Amino acid sequence: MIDLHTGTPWENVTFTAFGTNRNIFFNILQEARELALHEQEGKTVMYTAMGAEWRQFGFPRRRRPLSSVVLQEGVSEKILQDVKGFIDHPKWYSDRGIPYRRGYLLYGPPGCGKSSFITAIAGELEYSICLMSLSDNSLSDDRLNHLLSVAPQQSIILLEDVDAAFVSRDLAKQNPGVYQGMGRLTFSGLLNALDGVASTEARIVFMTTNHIDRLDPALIRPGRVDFKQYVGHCTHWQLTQMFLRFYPDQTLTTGEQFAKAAFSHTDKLSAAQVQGHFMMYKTDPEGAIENIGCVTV
Ligand SMILES: Nc1ncnc2c1ncn2[C@@H]1O[C@H](COP(=O)(O)OP(=O)(O)OP(=O)(O)O)[C@@H](O)[C@H]1O
Repeated sequence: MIDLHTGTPWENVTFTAFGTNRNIFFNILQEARELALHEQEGKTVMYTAMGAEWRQFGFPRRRRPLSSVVLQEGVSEKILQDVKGFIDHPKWYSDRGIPYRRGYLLYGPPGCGKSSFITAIAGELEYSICLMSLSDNSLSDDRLNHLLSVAPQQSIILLEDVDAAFVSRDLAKQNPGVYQGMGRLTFSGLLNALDGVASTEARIVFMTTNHIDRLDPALIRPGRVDFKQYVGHCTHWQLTQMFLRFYPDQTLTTGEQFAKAAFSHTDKLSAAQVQGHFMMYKTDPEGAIENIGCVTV
């Protein structure tokens, strides 16, 4: 059978037993629940919006260790500490009548680790991720509002590339025929939905963008975005750490030598580029140092 509302397949299972011991059923259900939870142990569950609800997207992924995402020195710890401080103090918010939610914005050039860091922090907190694209044409104000209010417990809401949403919406104005009948998310609808995101549970919203300058100040004002962090090109420290993570047998001096060689070439390397470069010299750290100049920026 299919749930006509959401398109999700579902079925009813009826238990019948001769006898009076109802506990048999409770035990079966408990065992099934434990088995299902066991499958997600040590993994990060991703959800995407489907109709009016969140649906699991793909298989749960193995948690990404926070240490595998090398941000600028101290940044990772700073964000983690802030999120934990938020989760651990619900009373502080209720005592002051402040909605129990916190918004984070990671901004900066592509491939520097914004999405990877959010996945890793979700793993660290044992949270799932509800991934939502604001440029989805079927998204309307009501639907967004509803989805944000029914997001699974212990999840991070991730709005990626928030700058793209309203740029692409201009297309609707230019070509109304194509977009006729589609749900329409308005900018004020987004602001209202973000303001309405409040529950007794900690509600964490992460947004990412490559272009903070294109964002309306109303979207990133405190209360909607409480913590902004630039995630930029690799620093000397990051390059050294990435080298040592990739080639654990190498010394700190060699790592620094790599960073120096990279910097003599350019100061605009993204971590994704560095990772791609290392992949070409999997077992050859010297080669990685000598040829860092070949990375095209
Ligand atoms: N700081 C980092 N430390 C380790 N790996 C990184 C880092 N940044 C990026 N990577 C690697 O580069 C790839 C792309 O990174 P990611 O998608 O997180 O970048 P992004 O900043 O979110 O990019 P975009 O703005 O294009 O979405 C991933 O495979 C990731 O493992």
